[in-house]
Amino acid sequence: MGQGVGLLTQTERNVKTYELALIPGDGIGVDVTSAAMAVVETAAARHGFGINSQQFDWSCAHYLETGAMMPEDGIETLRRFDAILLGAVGWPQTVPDSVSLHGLLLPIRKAFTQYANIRPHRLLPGVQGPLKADAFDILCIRENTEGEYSGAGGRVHQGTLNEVATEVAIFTRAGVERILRFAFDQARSRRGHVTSVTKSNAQKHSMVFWDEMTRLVAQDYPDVTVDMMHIDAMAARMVMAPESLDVVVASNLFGDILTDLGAAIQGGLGFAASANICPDRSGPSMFEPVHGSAPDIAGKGIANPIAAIWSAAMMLDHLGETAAAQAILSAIEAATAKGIGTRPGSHSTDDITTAILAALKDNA
Ligand SMILES: NC(=O)c1ccc[n+]([C@@H]2O[C@H](COP(=O)([O-])OP(=O)(O)OC[C@H]3O[C@@H](n4cnc5c(N)ncnc54)[C@H](O)[C@@H]3O)[C@@H](O)[C@H]2O)c1
Ligand SMILES: O=C(O)[C@H](O)[C@@H](O)C(=O)O
Ligand SMILES: [K+]
Ligand SMILES: [Mn+2]
Repeated sequence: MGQGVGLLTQTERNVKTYELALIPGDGIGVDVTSAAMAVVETAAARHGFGINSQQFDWSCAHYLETGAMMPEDGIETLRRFDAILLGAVGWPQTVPDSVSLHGLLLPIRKAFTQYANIRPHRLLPGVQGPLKADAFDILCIRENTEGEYSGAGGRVHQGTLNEVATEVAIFTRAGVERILRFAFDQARSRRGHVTSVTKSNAQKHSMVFWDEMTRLVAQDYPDVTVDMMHIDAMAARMVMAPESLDVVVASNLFGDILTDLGAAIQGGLGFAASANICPDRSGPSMFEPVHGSAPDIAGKGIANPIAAIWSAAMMLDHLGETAAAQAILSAIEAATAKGIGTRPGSHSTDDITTAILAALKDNA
């Protein structure tokens, strides 16, 4: 009150402002989140909302300095944010991947019940995939909190000839039912078909249960068609007939593997976006590209930022900024339609980001 407008913060001017936790992580995670933030900030300015971001340097470098991927109260620190934007976690040269994944990424997904990992696979204009088929549009819904990633198990008699290691996949009724319902709900707003990925021929407990739950949940969605497919056949189908798929729902590990395959058929990991969604919004959701830290190209300035920028668009959509989200997607499409970023190494991270920013400014 009584101050010049120029001195007022966005909050004081009543601009809706989102609190964003930014975790660039390791390797190319740093480059692609910086690109995504530039795009988000431009979209925010043009669409009349604010982004108040706080950066956390939680990473493998942080582990080497402190002995932990994130501080003990890291989860509590993140809880107050509206969303989390993450790059990638992992630097196997210095920290074992099992340590980095279980020290940062997986605890966030689990603690905030981000049980639905949404991963779209389609070809952007101008991108030539490796397949003849180009008309596919797949939405993979990966279970993101339990299953093969539960972390249950152990090792005994380590280093002896009697050594035993177990990794117990945990499938709960609540966990399986909610991810299936989430997938069927998604299908309702798309082409009305769900493919449930199984392996109930070999996994006679967990996957037989998964199939039973699929049939049960399907009864509540008479308007959605469903088929069940074993993971091995599914891998082949994604290559041979991707256009036959709409929504694909899979357990944590099956979904992890299938979405790198999905990334491959859409032209590469540089195009594969993802959202770790907490559907009841009891905690923040997290947005990150499907890819990892890519040590082989880290520091070279050639990582494709499109997957991260698309993930940021999914974030704005989740926050209710649908026009800004759509504008970002259109800007990505305008850039790729001109051949920017469509082939590995054809353009630098900065070139691609600049082209998307320019398209965003043209269109908005
Ligand atoms: N969600 C995550 O944070 C996440 C995901 C996958 C892997 N990881 C971790 O990342 C590290 C490296 O894993 P990886 O090599 O198995 O998988 P990766 O996804 O990092 O890389 C696989 C291949 O894809 C290429 N690639 C990935 N993203 C790219 C991009 N944006 N532009 C151009 N090329 C790209 C890489 O150069 C590499 O050749 C490991 O520590 C792993 O645990 C983390
Ligand atoms: O979930 C995983 O396995 C890893 O974080 C990464 O491979 C991913 O797909 O997110
Ligand atoms: K990632
Ligand atoms: Mn993966």
